[in-house]
Formats: sequence, structure tokens, C-alpha cells
Amino acid sequence: MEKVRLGDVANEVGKKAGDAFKIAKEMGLNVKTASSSITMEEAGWLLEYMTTGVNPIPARQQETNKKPKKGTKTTNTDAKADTKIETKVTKEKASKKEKQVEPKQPKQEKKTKKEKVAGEEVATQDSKETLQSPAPTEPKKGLRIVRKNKSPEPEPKKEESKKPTLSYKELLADSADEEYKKHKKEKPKSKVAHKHTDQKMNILDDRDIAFDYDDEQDEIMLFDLNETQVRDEEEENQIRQAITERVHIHRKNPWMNEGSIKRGGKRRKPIKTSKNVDKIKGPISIPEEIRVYEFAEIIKAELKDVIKVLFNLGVMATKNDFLDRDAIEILSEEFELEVSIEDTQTRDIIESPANENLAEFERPPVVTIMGHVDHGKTSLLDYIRNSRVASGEAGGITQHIGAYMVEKNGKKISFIDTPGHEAFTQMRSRGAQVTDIAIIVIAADDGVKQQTIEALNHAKAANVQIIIAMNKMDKENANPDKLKAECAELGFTPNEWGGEYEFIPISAKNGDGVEHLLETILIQAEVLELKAPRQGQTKAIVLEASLEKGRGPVATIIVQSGVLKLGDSIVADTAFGRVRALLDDRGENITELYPSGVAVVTGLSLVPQAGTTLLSVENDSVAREYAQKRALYLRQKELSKSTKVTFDELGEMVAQGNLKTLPLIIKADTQGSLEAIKANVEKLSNDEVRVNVIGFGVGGISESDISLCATSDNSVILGFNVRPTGSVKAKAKELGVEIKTYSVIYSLFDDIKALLGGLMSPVIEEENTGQAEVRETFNIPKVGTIAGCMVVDGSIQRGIKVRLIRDGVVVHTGAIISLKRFKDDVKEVSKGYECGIMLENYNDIKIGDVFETYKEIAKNKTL
Ligand SMILES: Nc1nc2c(ncn2[C@@H]2O[C@H](COP(=O)(O)OP(=O)(O)OP(=O)(O)O)[C@@H](O)[C@H]2O)c(=O)[nH]1
Repeated sequence: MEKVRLGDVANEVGKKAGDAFKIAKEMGLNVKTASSSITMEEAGWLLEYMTTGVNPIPARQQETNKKPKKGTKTTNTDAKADTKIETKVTKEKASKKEKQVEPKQPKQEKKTKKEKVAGEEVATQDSKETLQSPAPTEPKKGLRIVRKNKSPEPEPKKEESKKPTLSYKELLADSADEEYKKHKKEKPKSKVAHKHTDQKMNILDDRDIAFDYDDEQDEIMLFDLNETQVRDEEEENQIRQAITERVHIHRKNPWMNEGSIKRGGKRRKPIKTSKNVDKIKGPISIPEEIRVYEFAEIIKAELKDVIKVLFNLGVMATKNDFLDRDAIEILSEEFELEVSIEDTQTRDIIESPANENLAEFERPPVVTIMGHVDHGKTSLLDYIRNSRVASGEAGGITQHIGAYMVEKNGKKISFIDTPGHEAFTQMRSRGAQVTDIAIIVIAADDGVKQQTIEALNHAKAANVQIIIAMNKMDKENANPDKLKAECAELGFTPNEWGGEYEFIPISAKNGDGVEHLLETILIQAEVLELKAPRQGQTKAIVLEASLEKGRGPVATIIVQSGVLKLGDSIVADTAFGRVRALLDDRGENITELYPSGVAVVTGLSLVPQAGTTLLSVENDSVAREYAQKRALYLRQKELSKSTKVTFDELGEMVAQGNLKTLPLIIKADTQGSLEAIKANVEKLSNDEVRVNVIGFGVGGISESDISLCATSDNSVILGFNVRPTGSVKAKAKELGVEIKTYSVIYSLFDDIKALLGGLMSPVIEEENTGQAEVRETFNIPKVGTIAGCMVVDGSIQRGIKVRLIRDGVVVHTGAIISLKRFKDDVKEVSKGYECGIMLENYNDIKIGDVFETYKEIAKNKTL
């Protein structure tokens, strides 16, 4: 009789021989030591007991009692009570056994080769001891693996042919699914060779009485594994789906490609930092202006790792260079950190403690209108403005100040009139920062377009309330349903479809729906419960700023908290001063400006940048002190930018030092054009040459710009509507600094594009012929203004083209209609001589202005 060691049985269920011995003892089996052997039948019982915790012996004995051969043992009532199933199964089995002797015959005949071999190996088994076997020469095969949803009593034939056979060991293997699949494919032959396996199979096979029961157990076990697998797969699929969606959104989000550093392309592997262990887990606060080494210190990373990451992103930085917002965000992503960027601009100004716990008052909502080109943003803004005039709610609009307020049902709404052109995305992005509600204008005849997606994503990222204005509804081909479907696809589901977005049909042309839109804005504003204090320090945001004739620097601002009054001492970054005048959107003088109110403020010393925070401070000296501190800081920052790349610090990256950069300094007449130029030239970077804006500002080209340019290799200065004069020009010449000036933004872009593509071609260029300074002006009635000048450079000719430059900014371009030496008309006046100049159709000439004459000639482009 085939016997098996306790240790082998124990092995089947991952237990020790000692455990099996104890259990075998408990069961009453005849074992003496842990290395004793037991019969195959006993092994089956033992295995069953060890896996189910139910002692099968009494049940089997009871079963045996029913048979004439056996029946000596009494039934164990405990077992009966404990295991209903078992009893039932046993009964079924008993009857099955009696009835199914015949059907089992053909089944066994059809056994696979392997099974037959297995059978042969146990053929010597004592038939008296095997409870099931009416034909001991045809032993049963081992454990069958079946699917749970299959009939518990499957057709024997099918079962034989389809179901794979596995050992317990195999069942319990880690990679259950893999194994399962493997076994399914494996030919039975291959198993025959494993005698051990066959033995195991027979052990299980011999548990004849509980055969069906065991099968059920096995079923459950297998199925559990299977279910886990299914669940895992589902989970995996969900995760995969989520990632795909995120990537999808990411790709659709053009904001991810904004900024000085390209963010597209494949996600990099997480950075292997030298000190990954020390990596900070929680969110950290990073000041907006931070040097590379300071950043490394804060995030507890090695300086060289930070520099390396920047280098890989195409930024050659030294440890002293400042990081911009984009760079901080990208670095945080690369180092897998959660950061919040602090506004350092206001950090140094200690906000009055009285600002806390101040009573808050309702304030009007601030609305920004965004959308794709030609979808009707301007038309809508105009309609709202004009309808206000028409309805007589307020006076006529005379000024375009970049923002205005309208009244509806006795409540005010502030609109930020941001330019809709793509080139002004930077400005728009700032607009949304002060925005409470974004109106996304979508032409119903055109649907969602690229800039619509940008606008939607931007508004969403800024966490502002979004209202979708379906414009051009008056058009025949307006298709609001298509528009809604497109928005829903992007995650902006309309209210009526169960989403959270209001879609208002309007026509900016005839005004249909505009009132409804304004009402919706007010309703949303109510929900938002917009409030701000009216006491304490005033905080406002500069929306636009420029240098204006006769008024000096002017800034359109929107108040966020407090009330700005005439005469208040103010500071906006490096600009400071006193509120000299406050003009509302109708050009009327006002004395105070409440939260959400928009106005033009004059009295600042410099033109602040759009997006700058303007604050009221105790007095002028505080304002001056703060502004000077900021100026010093920014100067340092500028200097740090011009630092030559120390390749030593870049270590192993030297080898890749073939990255070419084009350092540029950009000066423009207004903040808007500066932003647009800066953003766009940076985008012109290609694989070979990267544009690096090392300096920029509003206003004329200064000597410090020349110095900055001179310290950077291959750097040039680009001026838009600004010209270098006098000493600046001389310094540029002296230091060999190239200055390129433009009056058409696209010519500037074209030049840079051509330069980066190595496609410089001959063009018509200007040649400066002379400069004259205005020393005196004479207003002659019916004739005009004659400027008494001194020629300071070259010569001045009559009829030549001329630019009138004031404070470095071009204020007029035209021609010299009259040139006199004393009372005589002359053709030309040379350097060092005085002359009288009159311009064609232009009389606004002031002392200190500079005339610059030029000729247009064909030249090869060089930079
Ligand atoms: N039929 C119809 N035409 C409209 C409507 N709104 C705007 N338009 C026309 O659409 C064109 C573009 O309108 P704008 O208001 O200039 O569009 P925009 O979005 O401000 O365009 P950009 O300033 O170029 O970004 C103009 O010809 C408008 O007259 C409307 O409701 N119905």
C-alpha cells in the first residue's frame, strides 16, 4: 500500500511535519513521530483537516457504516452538526457512489495519458481502504480546478477533457494566474515526469468521500484568486484610464507650454537626486524670487542636482541666478514637491495688523471676458458699455482704460477689458488673478476652438467662476447644442445636462441675452459672497501701465481691499509716489476708489509692471524706502542674470555645452507690448537656439541696458517704439552693443524668427543721419510750433524723415517740413550748429525732446 510521509503532507499546505504530526494525533491516526508515514487515504483526511479545520474521519466512518463492507464505527455527531454541507455532501456522495459506478467507467477510460500513468502508480492501493473505489484498478485523477460558476456536478466527460489539473502547491503559488494559464497550456505529458506531483494528486484523489465537497473548497480557493486578479485588473484599468485622461487634459492645456521653459514632451523619470532620502514630503513655501542655491537649500536637494535639472530643461543657470515662477513650478514637479509660491513683492511691507478682523463689506464682482479670436469678446464688452450709456444709467464712456464698471439692477459689476489676441495671453493670465467670474465667449456658429480651450483651462486653473456666453446666436448657422457638447467633452458640462456651468445664449450684435448674462453674473456673485474691508491698508493690482504725455506714468488699477484716496502715499514695486489723480472709466476725476473699483492712477515715479501689487503706505518716505529697496534687489537680480555661465559648476554637463542661446534685452513703450514681445520671442526658441530674455522693461533704452548687453556674449537690445538717444547711443557704439528698434511688432518677431532659423535676408533698413535736441520752442499763430534746436549728431536735412523722441519714447514719426538757420531756409545743418525745425502736421514739441532723422536704405540683415 502506497504510503506518504507526514512531512510531505504538511508540505502541501505549507506546514511543518511537526504540525501535521500533532493534527494526525488529534485525528486519531496511527502515527508515532513527525516522520511517520500514513496511508494515502489518511493523508487525504489529514490534508482535509489541515485545510478546512473539520475532522473528516467521523463523517467518513459514518459513511462507511452505511456500506456493508465497513460500518463498525459510530457516527460523530459533532461533525454532523458542524458541517451541514459535509453531511449533505457525504449523503449525496454515498448515493452517487451507488448510482454512478457505471458512468464513471467511461470517464476514466477517457483519461489523459498522464492521468493514466498516475493511476497506474496508485493501482496497488488497497481497495478495501479506499472508500470510493468500486474498481480499484482505475484510480481517480487528482484535484480538479473548476470555475465557480460552473455546475457543481458537471458532466463527467466534459470535466475530464476541459479541466486542468493542478497540485495544491501550484494552486498556492504566488503567481496563481500565470501558473494557471501555464498549466492550462501544458501538455499532460510534462506532468507525468513529476512523480511527486502525481502522488500529491492521488492523495487528494483518495479523499473520495468528501470528493465533491473538496472540489467545492478548491473551487472557492481558485475563484478567490481569480477574483482578486479581476479586481486588480479593474483597479489597474481605472488607474490607467485616470492617467490617460490626465495626460489628455494636460496635452489640451496649452498653458503647460507657456513660459520660458518648454514643458511638453514625455514625462521625465523622477530625478535621482544625490540626497533623495532627505527629500521634503509636505508642501513647502517658496518665495517668488529665489536664487538657485536658495531653492536647493529649501528643498534640501544638492545644488548640482538643481542645476542639472535646469540644464536639462534648457536653462543654463548658476547658483546665484534667480528662478522665475515657471522654473520653480517645473523644478517642483521634477523633484516631486508640493510648493506654494509666496508673493515676495509685498513681503517686505508689513501689512497693518489692523487689516485683520476688519469689517467686510459686499463688493462688486470682477469679471474677465475671454475667448477665441473673433468670437465676439470686444463686441460683447462694447455692447455692455454702450448699453449702459444708452440706458442712461451713467454718463458717456470716453476712456478706454482697460477696465470699467457697469451697473445692473442697482448693483455694480467690474469688467476687465483684457486684449483678446493670442499675443497677450500673459496679460490675460494676470487679468484672471483678480477675476471672480470669467465669461468665456464662444461663437455658437464656430464652436470650441484652440483659444477657447486655453481660456477655459486658464479660468479653471485660476479657480474662478465660469459662465459660458454662447455668442452670435442671431446667426442662422448657430449651433448651441454642438457647442455644449464640445464643452461637455472638455469637462464643462452645462447645467441643464447635469453639470455645473451656466451657458447663456447671447448676441453681442443685437444684445439678445446680454441682460440675462448680467443677471447671471450678479446671481453668481451673490453665491460667491464677495466681500472686502474698507478700512486698513489699500491693496490694488495694476492691470495696465504706460507712460503718457503730460501725465507721466499712469496705471489702471483695480482695488482689492481698502479704499484708495487722493493724496495716499503709494508704492508699486519700484515705483512710488502719491495719488495725484484718480480717473474713472469715463475719464472723470474721483476722490476715492472702493474695492473692485477700477480707475487710472497718476502720481507714480515709474511705470509699474502689469500685475504688480499697489499698496498704500503711511507716508512718502516709507514708500520711497520700500521702492528703493526693491530697486536694489532687482538690480542685483538683473546683474545675477548677466553672470556668465560657470561651466565648472555644470560639471559633467560640460560635454553637452553646445546649447546656443540668444540673450536679448527688450525695451518697449507700454507694458502690454512688452509682455507680448517677451512671451512670443521666448516661444520662438528652437532646438538649436534658445532665446533668453536677460533684461526687459518699459521705457527708453538706458545706459544700464547697454552695460547689461555688453556683459553678455552675442546679446542684442530690441526696442519697440523706443529709441536710444544721446549718451546711450554713444555708449552703445563705444561698447559695440547692437540695438534694433521696431515700430511693428511682427517685424520684430520676423527678424528673430529669421535670425533663429539662419534665414536673414536683405531688407529695407533705416540709417540714422542725425540728432538734434530741442532747446527752445516758439508757437507762431497760423504757422505752428518751431523748435529751436542744437544738432548733436550727424546732420539734419530738410524733408528728411524724423522721429520725435521724448524721455526715450517715440511720440511722433513724420518729416521735417522746414529747416532754418536764423531766418534763412537751409537744406542741411551739421553737428554743433543751432537751427529751427518745423514738423509736418505736428506741433506738440517740448523742450528736451530729441529729433532723430533717418533714411531708409536696403541693407543685409545682421545682428
Ligand atoms: N452676427 C454676429 N456677429 C457678431 C456677434 N458678435 C461679434 N460679431 C462679429 O464677429 C466679429 C468679431 O467680433 P469681435 O468682437 O471683434 O471679436 P473678438 O473676440 O473681440 O476678436 P479679437 O479681438 O480679434 O480677439 C466682428 O465682425 C463682429 O461684428 C454676434 O453676436 N452676432
